[in-house]
Amino acid sequence: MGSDSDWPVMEGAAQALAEFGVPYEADVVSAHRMPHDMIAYGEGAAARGLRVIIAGAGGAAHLPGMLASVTPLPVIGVPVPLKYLDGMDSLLSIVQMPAGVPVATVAVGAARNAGLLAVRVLAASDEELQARMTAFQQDLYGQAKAKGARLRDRL
Ligand SMILES: Nc1c(C(=O)O)ncn1[C@@H]1O[C@H](COP(=O)(O)O)[C@@H](O)[C@H]1O
Repeated sequence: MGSDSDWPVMEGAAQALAEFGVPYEADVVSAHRMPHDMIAYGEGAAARGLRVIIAGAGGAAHLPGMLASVTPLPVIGVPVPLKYLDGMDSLLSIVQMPAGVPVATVAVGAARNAGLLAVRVLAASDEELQARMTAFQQDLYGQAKAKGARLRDRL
C-alpha cells in the first residue's frame, strides 16, 4: 500500500487471505515517495515467490499501475477513499490503465474483494483452495437465501 494510513481499508484483503489460509505479506511501498524501492519491490516480487500483488493507494494512486509495469505477476488494485472526492480520484487513477498493462481494479474500498480475487487466482492451479472457494460461495448462497426467507416472513 502507498501508506500505513491505507491499512484500515487494506486489512480487509489480509483478513480474506487469512480466512483461506493463504500466506501474505503487507508493506508500504509508495511509487511517489519511494520510487526506487517501489521498482525494486515490483521487479523482485516474482523471484521471491509472490504469486499475486494486491496494491492499494488513495488519491493520485499510481502504485498499482507502476507495479504492474515492472512485474509479470497479476496486480489487483484497490482504490482507497480519502477525505476528498470519495475515492473517485483513486478509482480513476487505478482503473484507466493503458493497453498492455492490466490492473484488475476492485470497487472503492473493496479490499476484501481484492483478497478474494487473489484467492481465486491462486485457486486456478490449486484444487484444494478451489474447493474452499466453492464452499465459501455455497455459504454466500445460503446466506442470501436466508435473507430472502426472513424478508418474506416479515411481510
Ligand atoms: N497514492 C499514493 C502513492 C502512490 O501511488 O505511489 N503513495 C502514497 N499514496 C497515497 O497517499 C495517501 C495519503 O498518504 P499519507 O496518509 O501517508 O499522507 C495514501 O492513501 C497513500 O496510498
